[in-house]
Amino acid sequence: MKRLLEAAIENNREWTKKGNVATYIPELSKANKEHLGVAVYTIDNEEYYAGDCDVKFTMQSVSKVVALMLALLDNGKEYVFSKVDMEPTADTFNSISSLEKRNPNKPLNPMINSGAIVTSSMISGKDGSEAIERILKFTRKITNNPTIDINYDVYKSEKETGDRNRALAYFMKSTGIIEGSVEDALDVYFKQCSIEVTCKDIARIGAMLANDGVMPWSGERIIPRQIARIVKTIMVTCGMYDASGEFAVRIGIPGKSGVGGGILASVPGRMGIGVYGPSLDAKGNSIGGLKVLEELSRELDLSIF
Ligand SMILES: NC(=O)CC[C@H](N)C(=O)O
Repeated sequence: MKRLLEAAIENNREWTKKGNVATYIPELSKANKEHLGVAVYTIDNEEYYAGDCDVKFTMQSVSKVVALMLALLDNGKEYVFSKVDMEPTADTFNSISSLEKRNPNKPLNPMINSGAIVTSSMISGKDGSEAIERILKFTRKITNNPTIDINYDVYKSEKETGDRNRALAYFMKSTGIIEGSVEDALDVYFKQCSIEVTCKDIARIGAMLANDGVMPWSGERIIPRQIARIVKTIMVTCGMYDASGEFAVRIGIPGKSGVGGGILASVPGRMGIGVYGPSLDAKGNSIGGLKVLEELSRELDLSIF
């Protein structure tokens, strides 16, 4: 396995030259475009890694998986899906248009920005800071890494430039989809996106999901099997935004990308995979990361279909 991962990095590092790091959140533009790393964590507690697997990056949209799990734990699926749908999208991850066109005005799914701001707004806590503390605590637990924290430079950078997300959130407040404070919801969202991880950390989240909600390293159940199932299904249909269909055909496993360059993948009953490569394709997915996953899927016969 170790050799397979090393080969996947070596064979695909070239691809990183063909994409670009995200610049619309200025702090993200400081990433090294050629970085590429991968980690695998099996449900039998074996860990393998290769390449730039210790480089820290911010979760960005990978955090939408974490927020969805907590929102489901806190509120139950009926309430969550009364506010956000579970349908894939052919629009970009920060699209505004479908919010107004659809009736009722629910965001399409919890993996795009509008839907994720809603799930963040549902996380229990007396205010935004209590909600983000709960997200951090939960993230530390499901990564088995107590040192995980927020990168405040990225947070500030996103907060300063996050007008598009502000527009989505205020629109959703006007339609009653967001019930509480919009600014609190946005602050939770910006902070959760700025949680810093390595691909080893996200591989462990993937392993917990692959193991139906039980953390393989401790045997402790952290989420009910049904929540693990819902989250993995939404990752398959919506996790790569408007590239989810192609990802399902080429790779065929639940996955969630972020513009920080991470992709969290989960192979049911087998393993979690974390990849990192900040050079992105036109749809905002890690260009080298996708190629690494494609090679692993082929070599290890990972597709669930
Ligand atoms: N696709 C992403 O990773 C988007 C997350 C980013 N923080 C944003 O809201 O724009």
